[in-house]
Amino acid sequence: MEEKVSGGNHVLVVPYPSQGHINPMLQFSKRLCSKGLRVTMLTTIFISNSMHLQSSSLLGSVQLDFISDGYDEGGFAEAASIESYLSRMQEVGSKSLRELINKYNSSDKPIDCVVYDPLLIWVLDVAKEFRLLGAAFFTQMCAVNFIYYHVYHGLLKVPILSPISVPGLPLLHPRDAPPFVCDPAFYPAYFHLVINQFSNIHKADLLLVNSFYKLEDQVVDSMSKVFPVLTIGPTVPSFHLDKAIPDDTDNVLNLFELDTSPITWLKQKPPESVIYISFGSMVCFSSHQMEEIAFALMATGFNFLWVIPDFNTKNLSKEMGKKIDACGRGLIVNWAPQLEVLSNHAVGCFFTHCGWNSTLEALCLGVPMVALPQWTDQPTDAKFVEDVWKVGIRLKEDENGIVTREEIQNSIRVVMEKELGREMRSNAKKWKELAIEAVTQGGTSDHNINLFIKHLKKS
Ligand SMILES: O=c1ccn([C@@H]2O[C@H](COP(=O)(O)OP(=O)(O)O[C@H]3O[C@H](CO)[C@@H](O)[C@H](O)[C@H]3O)[C@@H](O)[C@H]2O)c(=O)[nH]1
Repeated sequence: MEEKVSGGNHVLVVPYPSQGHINPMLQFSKRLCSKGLRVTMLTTIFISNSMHLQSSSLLGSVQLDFISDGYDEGGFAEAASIESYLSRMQEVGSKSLRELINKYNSSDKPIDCVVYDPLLIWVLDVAKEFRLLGAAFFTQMCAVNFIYYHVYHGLLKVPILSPISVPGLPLLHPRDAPPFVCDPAFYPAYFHLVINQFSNIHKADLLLVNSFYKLEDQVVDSMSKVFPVLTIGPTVPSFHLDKAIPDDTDNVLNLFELDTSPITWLKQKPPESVIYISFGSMVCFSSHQMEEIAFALMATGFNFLWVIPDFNTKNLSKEMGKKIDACGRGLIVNWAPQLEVLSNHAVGCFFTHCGWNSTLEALCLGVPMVALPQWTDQPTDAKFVEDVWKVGIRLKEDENGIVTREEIQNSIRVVMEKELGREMRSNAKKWKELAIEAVTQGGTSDHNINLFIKHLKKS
């Protein structure tokens, strides 16, 4: 029997307000609730209004509450630049967070601990003003965090222009490293954001990472010597892993309007016959790249389900949309229930940007990948997908920076049809088993979540 904590400590969870950051912290929150903690997760007023959420809302057993980040009307789209977005969010967010903690502290549910996304370093500063326990929650893989750690401490010089060697990681060529450290001058605000995560980390009581030990054992072992982290992932809903959390089927927060028609569409397709294509909630491709992707998908002869969110539809020409319609094998939607799609037996391959959540979801659902990473952590995730976990192929750009239709088509064929693809699928299934083992009672991630709770009970 799972041992539950008594006494009901109250944990406040503060994610960075975007799709890829909110959900992993929501799934972690559900695990904490299942172990007897009270958890309130914060989102912004903009997100709550656009999703019609209420502060009395529960996602599973996780309570929601909201603060202003200074962009209540339009969110990130309202900001003039990423620099002004981040600085106003810090100014307004700190004030609103203080008010919210005061509200809970004068109720019968005072806050004991704040779990925060280290992209929001100011959250830890506020938590410490209240003398609360603070735990950083990294939403990207250990390897990427360790690269940023090295840069912050001057152990890696930027810009990274030649292969780098970081303890526990394979040799990384610049194309495998996060672009923020290869070209900081091109991404000044993002470079500052990811490196600065470490500026006050010494004040954090615990460091949690959305990964699991066996997935990154060598990195975790190397990191532990200088920067001890607790791997608590993968934060894929328990329904798809150990099934330990009751009523866990429908607790993903979608910041885009969900279209469930793909599930009916997939039902009519034979096993492993469909390519699923999604590049997450941020990546935008040029019209030229979209055209190469579209031609490649049609040329493979396979069925395909392609997620093109509103912000990228303008880059698929009307003419191309008609061609896809006419071929009769493609379905394009604005936003799909990705976990349900990946767990459908009809899906044979995931053509992905290798955002960390998508990568983990593919690993946890045993689906091999074709990777087209664009920025942030994605190139490093793709390096591990191809060379360390051997569950996919990373596409190569031509001399003009375009991934051609031939390159895409050939790689999809390898994954869908060839012996190498079968090996990747069977490797992916192995990682799925190890992911389940990690979160199941007594597994490494479960153990680390229990350590977090013990720490909380002691404080
Ligand atoms: O139609 C869709 C498409 C995506 N998703 C979900 O959206 C999330 C996407 O997350 P991720 O794959 O991590 O991509 P991004 O949204 O791009 O996430 C940002 O945040 C991540 C966590 O820090 C980083 O790893 C990424 O590189 C960064 O772009 C996943 O949970 C998907 O299941 C859906 O539910 N339906």
